[in-house]
Amino acid sequence: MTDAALTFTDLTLGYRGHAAVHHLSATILRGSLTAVIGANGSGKSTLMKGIAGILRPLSGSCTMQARRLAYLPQQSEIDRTFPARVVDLVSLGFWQKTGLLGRRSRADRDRLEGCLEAVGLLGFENRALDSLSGGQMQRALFARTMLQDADLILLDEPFNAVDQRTIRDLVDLTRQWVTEGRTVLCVLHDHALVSQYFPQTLLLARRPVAFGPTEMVVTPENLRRAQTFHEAWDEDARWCDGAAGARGEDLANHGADIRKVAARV
Ligand SMILES: Nc1ncnc2c1ncn2[C@@H]1O[C@H](COP(=O)(O)OP(=O)(O)OP(=O)(O)O)[C@@H](O)[C@H]1O
Repeated sequence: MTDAALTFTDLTLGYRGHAAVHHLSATILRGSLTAVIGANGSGKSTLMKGIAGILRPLSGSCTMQARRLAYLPQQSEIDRTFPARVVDLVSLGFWQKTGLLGRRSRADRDRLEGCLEAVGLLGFENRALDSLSGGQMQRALFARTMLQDADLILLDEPFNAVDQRTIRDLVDLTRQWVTEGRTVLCVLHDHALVSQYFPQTLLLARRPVAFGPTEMVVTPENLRRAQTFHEAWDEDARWCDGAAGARGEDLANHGADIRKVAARV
């Protein structure tokens, strides 16, 4: 399928043999904006790590048709005590193009400045990372993501602990990336934000509960189902063992639903 940016085929991801995301089959189209939602521990970050290639599938596959990928992890996974400045962090966005020690041309420096300006951080170049507020740090991470010029962008809870104005600015920037033809997957918890700005949504509860147009996914019934499945999950169960058997029929049925909806979006 030529317009696919990502294809999940019966993808199962996890840690030390325990699945955290089960049997995901879906197609993410090029130039789409997808929210990934679900309760704490439902597998959202695990899926991002699987797409980014940090985690290898336990089974199934994740095929990426994108040329270049940018991954913005949760802030909690970023060490801000490292003695670096804003410009050092943002310049990491050049890494795929020129390597860490590559020479920066005048055009590169202009691009870096343009990215800082786009996130409202011009003048912050020499500020130490540990002196930034949470919102400023998030803006810096968006500038780095922008500099990467990726066609597939993964954002893991980018709006956590960020004020309304910054959320609006960063959502606008994200939507701009989509109008440029980039594909964005964004993990978030704020369902109102999802309904307002994200055309399609993947709802996870370790297994996929629903995927498709947001108004069909973010419904009280689906959210209730996601909660029930999530709470019922046995943390220590091995993946796809007998304990999961009772849920096998549901998994298969929902997989079919997902493929049907995916074909429409
Ligand atoms: N490195 C790891 N080793 C073992 N188990 C892990 C690891 N990382 C995550 N898990 C487990 O995998 C499951 C899914 O975690 P994940 O971080 O993907 O959830 P999440 O939906 O992103 O949650 P949150 O909303 O809290 O960020 C959880 O049960 C978690 O404890």
